Amino acid sequence: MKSVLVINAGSSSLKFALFPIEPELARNPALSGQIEGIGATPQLSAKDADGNHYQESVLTGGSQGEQHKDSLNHLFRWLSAHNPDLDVVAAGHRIVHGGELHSAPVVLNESVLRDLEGFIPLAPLHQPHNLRAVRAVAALIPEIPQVGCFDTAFHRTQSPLAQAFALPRAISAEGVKRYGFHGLSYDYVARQLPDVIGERANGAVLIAHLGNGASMCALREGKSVATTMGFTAVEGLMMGTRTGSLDPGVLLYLMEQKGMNAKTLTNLLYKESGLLGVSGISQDMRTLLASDAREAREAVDLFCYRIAREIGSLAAAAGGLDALVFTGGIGEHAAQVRAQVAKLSAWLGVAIAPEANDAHALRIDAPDSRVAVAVVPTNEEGMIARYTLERLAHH
Ligand SMILES: Nc1ncnc2c1ncn2[C@@H]1O[C@H](COP(=O)(O)OP(=O)(O)O)[C@@H](O)[C@H]1O
Ligand SMILES: CC(=O)OP(=O)(O)O
Ligand SMILES: [Mg+2]
Repeated sequence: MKSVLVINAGSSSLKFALFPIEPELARNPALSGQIEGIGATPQLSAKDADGNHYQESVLTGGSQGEQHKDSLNHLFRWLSAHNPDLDVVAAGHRIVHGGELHSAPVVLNESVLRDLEGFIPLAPLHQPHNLRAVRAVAALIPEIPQVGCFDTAFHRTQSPLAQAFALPRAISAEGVKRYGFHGLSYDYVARQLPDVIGERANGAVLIAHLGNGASMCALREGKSVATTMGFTAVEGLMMGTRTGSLDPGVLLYLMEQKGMNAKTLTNLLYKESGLLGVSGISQDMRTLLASDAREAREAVDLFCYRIAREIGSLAAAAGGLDALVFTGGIGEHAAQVRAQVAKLSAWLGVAIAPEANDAHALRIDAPDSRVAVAVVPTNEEGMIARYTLERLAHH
């Protein structure tokens, strides 16, 4: 079975999906899953197209780096054991940061990889793991082509104004600008929208990608015009463990008065804040919604408030608001978060139908809502498979 292997490698997880490509690229993967807990006790879980579920431990030891390598080895052994006639003809990777140059997927070779390693400091939670997976696949199956698909590429349609910081020109000229992320998700969702909201898909649309990382994108005619994430994936919305936008003066205060250095601040901004930091309980929205603790409530309230504030800002960037679309783990499943955000956005003409919202229906706007409101499940892996084949067809 000729297939494309899609890999989305995170700091402690390795998500994968296998898409058959004959007679044409399959809509759904034949097999998908993840190895979670890399760095501690990695576990593989997967499901196939027939609905069978698999779960097993990954035997590994050593450093986090070695565990990543062992996990990928394990995955390949497991894949060939489950599909004896498996024929992986290409690998497509999610690569979070593509910098200024990459506005489209790229065939990965040594010089491209070295170039992309330069962005590791800009996406410390993602980029090193993304690239490590590319090298590991190259070592295991050197004969297959690999394609990198960037989270930043979708936003390269934005005006220079939307990408600029108010910094001295010399610093901006070095590439210190707003890149934006979650582009694979926005691209996938934007392509579904005409079927869901009709011609409003060409108007002023806001997509809220609310997962572990969270951002929002304003689109016009299906193209990105503004987004909440900036130079790095820490700007904008409050996230699972990331602060989102923060007065830069807080960083200066922590450095000068508390003696924090770059490493401590990186941990604080990326790993100890957000839902986890504010609640002191968990980064997991499910846990917080199920909790009676006041701190859990406050974390969810701040999460929703920040989204509503950014909706106002992005509506200004888009010049209006015709549709609001939720996606990502939280956006797709947390009816309470959608309801809270909608309530705070009533002034913009947003009103949702509670029954449709509770049922996670595709359209959740109330009959009298001026704004179309939709829930569209994202599919970053499917988007990567498609990009990979398209890129290789023109190689
Ligand atoms: N049924 C649910 N109700 C509320 N939140 C959910 C539900 N399912 C998943 N989530 C939340 O979605 C988030 C993870 O989103 P996801 O898009 O899967 O993350 P990632 O960025 O790792 O791909 C977590 O906060 C999780 O709690
Ligand atoms: C860019 C980013 O934040 O990605 P994720 O949501 O996977 O953490
Ligand atoms: Mg995600």
